[in-house]
Amino acid sequence: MKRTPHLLAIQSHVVFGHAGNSAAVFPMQRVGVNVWPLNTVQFSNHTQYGQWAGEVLAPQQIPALVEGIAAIGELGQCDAVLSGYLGSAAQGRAILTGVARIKVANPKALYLCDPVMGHPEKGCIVAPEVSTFLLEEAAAVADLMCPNQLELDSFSGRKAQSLLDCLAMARALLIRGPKAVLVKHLAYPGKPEDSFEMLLVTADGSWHLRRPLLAFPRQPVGVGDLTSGLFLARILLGDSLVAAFEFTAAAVHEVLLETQACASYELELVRAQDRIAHPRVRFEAVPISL
Ligand SMILES: Nc1ncnc2c1ncn2[C@@H]1O[C@H](COP(=O)(O)OP(=O)(O)O)[C@@H](O)[C@H]1O
Ligand SMILES: Cc1ncc(COP(=O)(O)O)c(C=O)c1O
Ligand SMILES: [Mg+2]
Repeated sequence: MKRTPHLLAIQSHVVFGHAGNSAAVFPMQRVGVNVWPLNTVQFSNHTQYGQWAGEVLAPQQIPALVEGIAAIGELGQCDAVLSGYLGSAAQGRAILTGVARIKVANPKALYLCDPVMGHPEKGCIVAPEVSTFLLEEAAAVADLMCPNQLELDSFSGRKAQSLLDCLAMARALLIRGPKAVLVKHLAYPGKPEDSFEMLLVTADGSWHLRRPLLAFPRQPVGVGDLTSGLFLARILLGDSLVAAFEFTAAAVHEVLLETQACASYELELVRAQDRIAHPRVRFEAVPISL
C-alpha cells in the first residue's frame, strides 16, 4: 500500500472562518495528506474584518515543537513544510531553523514558502519586517514559492508591465533559489478582464493557466492559502508540478463556485469537499516562453 505523506503546515489559525491553516488543513487532508498544523497565530478571525482578537505564537515555540516531534522519533516522517502568514520576522527565522532540522531528519523533505505580505488595500495586515525577511532570507531556502502578483512585484521592486514581464519576474525569483515558482494570481496591463490567471515557472519550462473570474460582492480570503496547500499536497501525492498546478486551479475554482452559490464571504470548504477531492472542471496549463 502506498504510504500517506506527512506535511508540517506552519501558518495562521482563525477560530471563525478560513484563512491560513484554517483554509488549507482540511482540504489537504481531504485530498489524502496527513497534516501537522503548527499555528503561528491564533486569531478570532482573519484580519480583513478590520478587527480581531488573539495572539502571535512566541517564535521559540516553533523549533521547540519541531524538536518535540524529533524527540518521539517521528520527525523523519515529515515529507514537507508549508509556511504562510507570519506574525513576525522572528517567527520566519524560527521556521527556517525548523526547516533545517527537518532536512537533517529527512533530506528529501520539501519546503514551500507562501510569501504572504501585506495588502493594505484589502486590509491584509503583515508587519513590514516580514516582507524583508521573505525577500532576503526565505527565498534562498525555499524549494517552492507561491507569490501572488503583489508579492512578485515586491520581490522585483517594480510593477509588471505585461504577461511576459510577469514571466521574467518569476524567472528572476527562481534564480534566488526555489525549484518552482507558482504565481497564484496574475495582474498586468492588458490582462483580459474576464479571466483569473496563474503562472508556473520551473527550470524545465513555464506554463500559463486561465480560469473564469467570478464576481463576489467582497473578495473571499484564504484563496491563496488554499492554493499553496493543495499544490504542495498534490506534489507529495506524486503529481508532476504541472499536474499539481492544474489540479489546484480546478479544485480552488470548485471551492469558489460553491462559495459564490452560497453567497458566503467565507470559503465553503466543507460543502465543497467532494469537489476539492474530485474537481469536475479542468483548466489546461499552456506552455509559454519569453
Ligand atoms: N476565479 C476567481 N474569481 C474571482 N476572484 C478570485 C478567483 N480566484 C481567486 N479570486 C480572488 O482573487 C484574489 C487573489 O488574491 P491575491 O492577493 O492575488 O492572492 P491571496 O489569496 O494570496 O491574497 C482573492 O481575493 C481571491 O478571493
Ligand atoms: C490571519 C490571516 N492569515 C492568512 C491570510 C492570507 O489569506 P490569503 O490566502 O487570502 O492570502 C490572511 C489575510 O488576511 C489573514 O488575515
Ligand atoms: Mg496570500
